[in-house]
Amino acid sequence: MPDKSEFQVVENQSNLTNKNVNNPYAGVDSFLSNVSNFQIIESTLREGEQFANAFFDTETKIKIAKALDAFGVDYIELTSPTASEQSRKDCEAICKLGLKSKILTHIRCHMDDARVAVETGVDGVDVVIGTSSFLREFSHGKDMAYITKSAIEVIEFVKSKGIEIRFSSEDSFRSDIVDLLSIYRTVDRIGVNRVGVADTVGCASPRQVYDLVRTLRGVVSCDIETHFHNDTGCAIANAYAALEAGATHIDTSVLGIGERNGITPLGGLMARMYASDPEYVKAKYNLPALREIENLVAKEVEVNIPFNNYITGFSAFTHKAGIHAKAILNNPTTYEILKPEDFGMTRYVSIGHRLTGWNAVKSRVDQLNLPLSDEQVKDATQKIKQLADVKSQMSMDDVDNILRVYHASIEAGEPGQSPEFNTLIERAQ
Ligand SMILES: CC(=O)SCCNC(=O)CCNC(=O)[C@H](O)C(C)(C)COP(=O)(O)OP(=O)(O)OC[C@H]1O[C@@H](n2cnc3c(N)ncnc32)[C@H](O)[C@@H]1OP(=O)(O)O
Ligand SMILES: O=C(O)CCC(=O)C(=O)O
Ligand SMILES: [Zn+2]
Repeated sequence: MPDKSEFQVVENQSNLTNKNVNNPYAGVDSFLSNVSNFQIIESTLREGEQFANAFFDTETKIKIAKALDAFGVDYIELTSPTASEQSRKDCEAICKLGLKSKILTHIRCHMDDARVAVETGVDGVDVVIGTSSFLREFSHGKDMAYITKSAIEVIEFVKSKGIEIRFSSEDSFRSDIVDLLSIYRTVDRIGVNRVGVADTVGCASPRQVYDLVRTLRGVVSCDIETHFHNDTGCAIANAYAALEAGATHIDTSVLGIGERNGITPLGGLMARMYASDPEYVKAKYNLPALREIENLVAKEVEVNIPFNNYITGFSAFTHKAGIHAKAILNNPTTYEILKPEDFGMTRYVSIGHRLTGWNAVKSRVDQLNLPLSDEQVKDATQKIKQLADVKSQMSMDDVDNILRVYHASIEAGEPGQSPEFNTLIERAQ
């Protein structure tokens, strides 16, 4: 049996970019990083179909596949054609669409599945088998010698058909590291296109991900795909750590749908990667299309888009507190790392509430073309706060109404003294 010391870590210098060279904080690890050079394996039509509420008929699968293709994902992964007769037909139908994204299907590490998969017209086959003691004992019951033998057989068969092949270990983070590295090295040597690391149960932390992928990067020369479940909320951070450690491909699904509470969401990954390298992400993916894809999938699986969803949640670009509003109105970068316009979204500065400030109110006064001095705007702001203290939901109309009444009180020579203020407050109480 090999031990860990056999797997010497070899530095991969191929990602040496000007960015790294010019970055005084870039260490050796920065040269491994693929945060500005990664591919997405979009699995809404495989992992996503494993979401509790998912039932995709053929027409819906085609709609989703076309939308993902138009968004620019590199790969679309489909449910195993052995799952059912209709799954096989749907896989064939999607392969015939002629999309730019490569089409993959996902199968068990078994020749029966592989024979069916290669006949569907897919560009690649993703093979998986559990390597943790839990899955070896309670799922398929096979030992590492058997797993290795069947992996070699399936990989060589798929390769012989001229189709891309990936080998993945399910439950990688609860597997023995020596078992893992041994099998990855074996499949790399026989020419697998990618190896996959999967946090099937969502137990991994970003540091564990970094360590495993970094070690693996020194052991195999093929691409490294990673798959993260979100049981403990680490799915996006883990994907990022994997790329920093030299992974090349990330699995996603729209809104993160999948088994249990799902995997790395496409939108959340886009937000994270945009924050690191906006130009790369904007050039590669059609970001304004994200909202429509999410709406499509949300409707099909009958869920609402969460209020705090990355990028498209209803409050994602809303600024409220007076201190924030002032700075945002001066320069949006003060409190925004993502530019809403790059995602086809709009910024909203909320004014009608008790946390407002005179700078935010002044911006509305200017829009309404009301000739008020700064002192008068400050006074009008106090009226807004007075009303907000008794009225929990103030609309922009309410704000405008106060500003107009205030302006009229100035014209009448009694700034802020109009009886109409009392009426507004009484009505709200
Ligand atoms: C972590 C993941 O998400 S992996 C992907 C999960 N995807 C799916 O399960 C796709 C949908 N699944 C299905 O339609 C069915 O489970 C099928 C068609 C794959 C298999 O159905 P069945 O033959 O009825 O078997 P069942 O689902 O009860 O059990 C799984 C079988 O596969 C075996 N198995 C499980 N994982 C693997 C694997 N990775 N490689 C090879 N064999 C495996 C099990 O030992 C079991 O075999 P058995 O029939 O000898 O007991
Ligand atoms: O094939 C893979 O890499 C991942 C399979 C899967 O969905 C998982 O392990 O959670
Ligand atoms: Zn999964």
